[in-house]
Amino acid sequence: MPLAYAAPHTQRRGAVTVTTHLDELDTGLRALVEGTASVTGEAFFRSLVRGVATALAVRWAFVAEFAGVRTRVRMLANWDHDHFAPEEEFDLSGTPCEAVLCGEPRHYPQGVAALFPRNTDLAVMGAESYLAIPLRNAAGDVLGHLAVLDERAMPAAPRELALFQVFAARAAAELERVHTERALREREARLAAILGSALDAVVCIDGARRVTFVNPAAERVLGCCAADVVGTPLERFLAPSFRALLDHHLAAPAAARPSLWVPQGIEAVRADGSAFPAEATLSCTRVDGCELTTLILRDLNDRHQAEAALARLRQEKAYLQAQVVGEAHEIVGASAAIRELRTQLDKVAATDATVLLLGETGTGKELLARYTHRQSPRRERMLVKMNCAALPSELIESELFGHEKGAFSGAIATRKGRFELADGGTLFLDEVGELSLPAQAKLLRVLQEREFERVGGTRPIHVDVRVVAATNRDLAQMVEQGQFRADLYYRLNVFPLQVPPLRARHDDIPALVAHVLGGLQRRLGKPLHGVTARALAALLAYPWPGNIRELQNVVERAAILATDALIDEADLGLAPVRPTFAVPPLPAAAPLPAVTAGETPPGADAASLEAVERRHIEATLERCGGVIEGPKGAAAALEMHPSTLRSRLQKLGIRARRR
Ligand SMILES: Nc1ncnc2c1ncn2[C@@H]1O[C@H](COP(=O)(O)OP(=O)(O)OP(=O)(O)O)[C@@H](O)[C@H]1O
Repeated sequence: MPLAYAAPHTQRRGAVTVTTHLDELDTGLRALVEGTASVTGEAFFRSLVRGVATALAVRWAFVAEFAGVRTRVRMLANWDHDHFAPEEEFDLSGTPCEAVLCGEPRHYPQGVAALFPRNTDLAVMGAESYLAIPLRNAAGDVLGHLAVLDERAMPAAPRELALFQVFAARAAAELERVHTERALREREARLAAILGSALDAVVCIDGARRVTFVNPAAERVLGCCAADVVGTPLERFLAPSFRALLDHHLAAPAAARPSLWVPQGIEAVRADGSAFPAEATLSCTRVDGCELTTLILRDLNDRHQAEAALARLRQEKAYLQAQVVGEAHEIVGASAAIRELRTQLDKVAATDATVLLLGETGTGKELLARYTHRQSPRRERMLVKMNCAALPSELIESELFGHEKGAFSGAIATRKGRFELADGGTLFLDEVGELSLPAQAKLLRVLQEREFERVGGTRPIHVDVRVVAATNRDLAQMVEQGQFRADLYYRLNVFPLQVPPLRARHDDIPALVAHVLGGLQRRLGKPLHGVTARALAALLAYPWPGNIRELQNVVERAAILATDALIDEADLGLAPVRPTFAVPPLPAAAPLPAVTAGETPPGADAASLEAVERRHIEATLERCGGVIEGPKGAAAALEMHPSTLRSRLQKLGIRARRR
């Protein structure tokens, strides 16, 4: 519908002169200017709707903007006859406003309620006519609309329409201003939130190097309060190195000044006069012809401390993880050798004495070291492990004692060594026989004096550490050959314990197999009920070396291959061997006794195992001429401690007779 509109009162009055129309137009414009000249925002829109309703002599007038979505609007001001009505939000669908918000002016001189029956409010209000214009910004986008309605017809009249368009133009300009102001406020709020939460110090200065802004991080880093420094010269916060950099940077013409990042080499000064190493970023911009320089500062001390803390936490995490993994294992076995070891460890664990675990590789030395720690009063603190064989000799010192920053190339931060980490706890020195002679000298000093210095450091550090050491080397022999310091050997050899190899603890094989199967069942997610008696006999007959890992590997391989939940001899894939000792005959009739995963083997097997052990010991004694101790004695042949062998002999009722 074209926009041509005549105010109803001119119709009602009948003959109206051109002069009257112009007067009315003038009066309307004057009302518009007077009502809106000095106000903005809400007050402006209120004045405008009242003015437009009065000028056009209509009952209702409102101005509205989109309410978030383009299918709904919210009123900014709403005039009804002689008062301001509540500003409402409404959906556009089915209303005469829908087309207006799509950018098309609309004029319905009469019957508007009938034209838009879905918009029931029109009928309720008794609205007869409608006129509205979209409000656009400078770019032409529709922001909202200005609408007037009346209970009477609203015929077309060019002058009133012109007046209405003037009102609409003013409304559009104000709406655009409100939108711009709102967007600016949002941007400022976002920027303030970013600057407020930034961890880096942000300082802005003007062309005269006066501070114009500091964020909360800058207040913290520089130790000052924004209210005290804004408007003051930046100079007090600059050390000479920083001042020289800034002078050089600002000397270039603003347009030719690139952003500058200075990662190190300069110092800034706090409000209390103390200096700190800083990382800085400088950038320049022009706002309204004024030069503005932004400095972003970071206290490098903070970063170094954070890096050191992170490195320490990583180290501790690695140790704790190792400790947790270790704690999941228990000492399995009830052989005399294991029982004896446990008794001795229980006794020594309560003290701070250094324990030296001697035994072949894979015999359980680490397991026993962890057991000692767990049984000791130090159990709440860390057990720190150090494998002396796994590190090149030049790194061992720094691993044991830590290093100061810059002690050697690559030492970018100060780092605690294992002695410091184990303070109050236990240090497990695995493969201690592999330590270099210089490292042995250092270790000796710590054990003697309980203090050391970090590599590159001069400050003595005192620690309270209990040492458990382990080795598969013959330390006494190494001392004789000059490969191991005698004084260190005596320091470590306070409570030596010989860990027997698997071949000397055949009784433990069924329990170890059951234990390994229990773990595999969980790990492989496969039912593993145990091994058949035939498989057990094969495992017992096999000439195991000392290493328990080999037994674990055989059982794991069999568990993977087994098609049944009960592992049979064939699954083990053990090469047939001539037993080194007699295997008792198994009962011929089924069912065969089996070892059950995770359980102690049944008593029937235990009886036959005892027979196996008796025969084995008797045969060894026979071979050694009844001698128990000494290099040619049965204890050495069985790789048992003589006292362990004696207690076995007693238990089994064997009498050793010397020939
Ligand atoms: N009595 C035991 N009960 C249960 N598991 C055992 C026992 N003895 C040894 N093991 C297991 O055997 C494996 C080897 O043990 P451990 O690592 O403690 O031996 P080690 O003597 O320290 O070896 P290395 O000399 O190579 O460091 C581990 O998986 C450990 O859990």
